[in-house]
Amino acid sequence: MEKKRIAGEEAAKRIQSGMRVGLGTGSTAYYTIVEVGKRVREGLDIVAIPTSRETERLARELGIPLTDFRSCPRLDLTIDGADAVTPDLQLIKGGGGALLREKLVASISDELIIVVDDSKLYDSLSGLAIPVEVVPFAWETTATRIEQLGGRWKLRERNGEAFITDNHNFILDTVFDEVADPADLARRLKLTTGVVDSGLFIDMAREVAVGTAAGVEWRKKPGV
Ligand SMILES: O=C[C@H](O)[C@H](O)[C@H](O)COP(=O)(O)O
Repeated sequence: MEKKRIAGEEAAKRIQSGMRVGLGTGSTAYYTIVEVGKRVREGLDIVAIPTSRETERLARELGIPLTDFRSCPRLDLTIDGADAVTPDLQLIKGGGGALLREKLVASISDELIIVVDDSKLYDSLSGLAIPVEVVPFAWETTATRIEQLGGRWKLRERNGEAFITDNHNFILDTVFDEVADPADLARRLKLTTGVVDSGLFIDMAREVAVGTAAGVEWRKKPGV
């Protein structure tokens, strides 16, 4: 938790008054949001869009002013967590099921900063769980199509029932043994009828704050 806390808090320092900010979801982004709430009470003047109902609840509790996509079609910065980060900053997200709103918010952000602890760093995405959000209608057919792409899958459950996302969809937790080209896999998943989106975030993050036992290390996208 300490590593997540230092990463989350360090990234929050990038937020300045006047910014329009995307607020991520999960146990690491939580620390960013709490820090933002503290700074708002001290006078930080921002508006924010949350990436999940859970984050929206937390932001409201903390008194962070919220806005919406119509009033605020672009954001300056989004800070969010991730389940896996490669050396070239390709990501897996959606461990908490928030991937679709997270991707929508990241897609309108000039900058996406990711906050993780060092357990999330991987050399490649091969063999890791990739959440895929699918519409409930004919989800078994969608799952078969994912198998045809080479993935194994498991329907995510909570308390013995299918897990339902904030957008009223299901999550298939998929595993592809060999992910040589994450961008290609993301494209193939996206083109699969029944798939809403995948937790593969390709070329979206520019910087990652990694919490380690020695402090926070910043990783930048190679060439940026
Ligand atoms: O759906 C959830 C999000 O993508 C989270 O940002 C991701 O799962 C990382 O969460 P945590 O910081 O709790 O490990």
